[in-house]
Amino acid sequence: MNSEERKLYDLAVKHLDTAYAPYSKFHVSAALLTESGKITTGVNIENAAYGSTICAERVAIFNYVNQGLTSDPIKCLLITGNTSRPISPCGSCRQVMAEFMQAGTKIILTNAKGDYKEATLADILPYYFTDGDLADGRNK
Ligand SMILES: O=c1ccn([C@H]2C[C@H](O)[C@@H](CO)O2)c(=O)[nH]1
Ligand SMILES: [Zn+2]
Repeated sequence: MNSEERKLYDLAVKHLDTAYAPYSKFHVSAALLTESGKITTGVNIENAAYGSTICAERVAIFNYVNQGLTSDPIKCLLITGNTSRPISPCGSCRQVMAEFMQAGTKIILTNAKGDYKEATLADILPYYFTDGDLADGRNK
């Protein structure tokens, strides 16, 4: 990890306790860096109606959208949890990543004890569906 990625990591670990996860007791935290140096963060937020839960990764990405940053490309997304191996995002989050990131955008999977693995969006979600596919297959 370089120094700006290390900053994302420290921030994500710092925010792990903020996760609202009374049901799973599984805390996840994510931090996102834009090309111009802006950072957004997210933690998982659960609900008594379990299906209304949202993951940390999507909260960080939705914060990025909500702050009007979509013209400032995402450079890197880092995820952390109290797992023994670097945590890996769920399928729904991967598809949301595909909406707002490029194939080569860096994704750093980490855990709170400092293990990490670097990947790109294309590594973790090959053959992903995009708006281009939607335009291509739409009824004329
Ligand atoms: O990558 C992941 C995996 C799981 N979770 C959350 C969803 C739920 O609150 C809890 C257990 O699945 O962890 C995330 O936020 N990100
Ligand atoms: Zn997810």
